[in-house]
Amino acid sequence: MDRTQLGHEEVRAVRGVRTGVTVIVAVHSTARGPAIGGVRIKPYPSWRDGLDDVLRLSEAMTMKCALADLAHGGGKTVAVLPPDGVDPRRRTDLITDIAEAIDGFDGRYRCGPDIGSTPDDMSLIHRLARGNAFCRPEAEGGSGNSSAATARGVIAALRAGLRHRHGDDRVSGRRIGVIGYGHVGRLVAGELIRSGATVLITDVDSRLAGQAEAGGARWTTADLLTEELDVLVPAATGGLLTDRAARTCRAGLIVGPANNQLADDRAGVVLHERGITWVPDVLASIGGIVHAVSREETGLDDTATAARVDRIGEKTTALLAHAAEHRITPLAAARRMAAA
Ligand SMILES: NC(=O)c1ccc[n+]([C@@H]2O[C@H](COP(=O)([O-])OP(=O)(O)OC[C@H]3O[C@@H](n4cnc5c(N)ncnc54)[C@H](O)[C@@H]3O)[C@@H](O)[C@H]2O)c1
Repeated sequence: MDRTQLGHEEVRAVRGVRTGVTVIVAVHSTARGPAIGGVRIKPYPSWRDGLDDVLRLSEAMTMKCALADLAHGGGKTVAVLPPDGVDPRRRTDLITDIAEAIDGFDGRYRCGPDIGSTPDDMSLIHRLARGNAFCRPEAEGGSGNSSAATARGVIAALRAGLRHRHGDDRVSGRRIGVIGYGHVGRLVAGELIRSGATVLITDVDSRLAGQAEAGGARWTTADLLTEELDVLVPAATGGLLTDRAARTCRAGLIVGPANNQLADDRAGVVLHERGITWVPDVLASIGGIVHAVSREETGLDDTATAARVDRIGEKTTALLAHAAEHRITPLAAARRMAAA
């Protein structure tokens, strides 16, 4: 790629008139249809870090939409909070600043929730940005929180990954580590425990230990990246799989919802060379967007939507088979499938 050219169609950074918070909206592509992607609201060391994040995440959304067969491209919003955040009493002002930035795209970008934003925030943005927000609360006609669908998609991808490695998708008796006991991680862990797996959980928030153990998991402060596991589920933040982590990781299969898991492409090569199966996050994490678009745009009911989410399993099988056949990494296979 010509490194002097921006790979994105359009990127706008504005200072919110009410809060002074820098809001960056990146539209990576509208080639397949309007860009979609979540609103991430969190502190960053500087607005440049927020810019890096929004560029990476919106590009990944283009791949996600292509792999999900959606008539959409990738976009993303990042609100760059100061280290101590924004006074919760100013929440409406903050969301209004964000909504104005989104409205400026005249429908070429539609948002949804992400880290730091909720279905209630989408409700306000929907009102202020002419309907360009997914996942409002169900009581208002939206598809609500997408975490359950994301978790369902992760389970479908995880079972496909097990079939690829072992010839069957048996979860019972397997040792599985989950990094991040948040909205998605806890649902994935719960399903795995119900299916008979031994589930180890770690989270930077140690207050969650009691809940995790009450749910049947084993809480640990050990580094799950070096623990002997059948499956590792990254369900926290991105960039976890550095070159070093890829060299020391002792899981057979890595599959989870966290976005941008690989710190760089090289880490994916190292995992591949070491015989560790990594399911690209651009495929494993798409259950939520498939759910939102299927319910709100396509008008599918719950059953048809769930079936569409479950197809992530077949796509994972096809992707891993393609990578094995052509002796390429799963990331390279994902890029080929998204471009096809
Ligand atoms: N919620 C969705 O529908 C959805 C959809 C697609 C992708 N994702 C991605 O999946 C991941 C999890 O999403 P979520 O909605 O559950 O987020 P969340 O914020 O509810 O949970 C994340 C959890 O990870 C923990 N955590 C943060 N850094 C950690 C670290 N270094 N080590 C261990 N734990 C850490 C947090 O304390 C929190 O409990 C995120 O990367 C998100 O972008 C979520």
